[in-house]
Amino acid sequence: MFKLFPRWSTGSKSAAASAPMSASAQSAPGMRTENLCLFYGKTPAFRAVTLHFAAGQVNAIIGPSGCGKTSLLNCLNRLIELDVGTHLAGQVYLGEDRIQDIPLWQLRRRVGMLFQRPSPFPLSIYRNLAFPLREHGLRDRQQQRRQIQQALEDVGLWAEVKDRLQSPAQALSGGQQQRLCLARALVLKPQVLLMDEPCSALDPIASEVIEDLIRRLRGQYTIVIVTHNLAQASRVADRVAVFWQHQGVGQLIEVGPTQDIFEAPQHPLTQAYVSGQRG
Ligand SMILES: Nc1ncnc2c1ncn2[C@@H]1O[C@H](COP(=O)(O)OP(=O)(O)OP(=O)(O)O)[C@@H](O)[C@H]1O
Repeated sequence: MFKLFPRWSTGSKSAAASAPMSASAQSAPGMRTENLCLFYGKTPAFRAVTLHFAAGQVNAIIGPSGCGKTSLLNCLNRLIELDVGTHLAGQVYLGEDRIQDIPLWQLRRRVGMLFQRPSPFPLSIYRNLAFPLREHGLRDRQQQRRQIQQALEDVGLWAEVKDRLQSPAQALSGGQQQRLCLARALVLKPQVLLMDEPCSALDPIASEVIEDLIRRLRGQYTIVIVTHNLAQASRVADRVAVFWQHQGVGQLIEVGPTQDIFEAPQHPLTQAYVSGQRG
């Protein structure tokens, strides 16, 4: 039997079972980093990132390849710790709490993640969503069913799969699989959703469906999305952070409301990047 969340199981299972499953939309906290630096071994990936991800908003991270966008995203739920030899300095806060002080199982429940490639478990559609619920201590079958239906409805998948919930998830189309993965994150009722290039493996129509969902989820979750697609960032984001690599090290060069970043950027490199002259 494969073990899915080997590092999640630190902390108390009984506490997981008794913790409230839901966080109300209005209470979704923001996240922020304070002077965050990441090293892979001795090599710095990014340096001195102080950045606020506004509560309930869609926060995009853009910038050329290699400037540390994915690495930063992976710091926000401590996934980065799975990379041997990484070293972090500085702090990350979820609301007022330092993420290091939040039990890992709770952090992973509060901060969900959607990856670049759809990654359903080799299980049925239904069990893809039941599995994380059980892992997080929800064993009541009726409540599981309710939450699973709700999550599938939230991603617009319920009508498409309700008659084949026991079919293998991997038989779904790529776009459906990505929506299933989003439902798998939502079923745990997180407060924050991290998305790493969530449309890059999808065709334009499936991408549009995901973008629509991101817009619909705005307000209910704090969303942080890494994207190479500048048009997508301008369509979905409320705020945009621009990263750049300086002497091989990623840096935050500008952050602001989406319109300002695309129409009146302050930093010359942002101007060059959004106009397509650089990057
Ligand atoms: N596991 C790792 N071990 C060592 N170095 C890494 C690792 N992951 C990323 N890096 C390095 O860290 C830097 C930032 O990489 P990262 O993938 O975070 O950038 P990115 O902006 O997301 O790039 P892309 O847009 O191409 O995905 C790069 O120099 C990369 O080679």
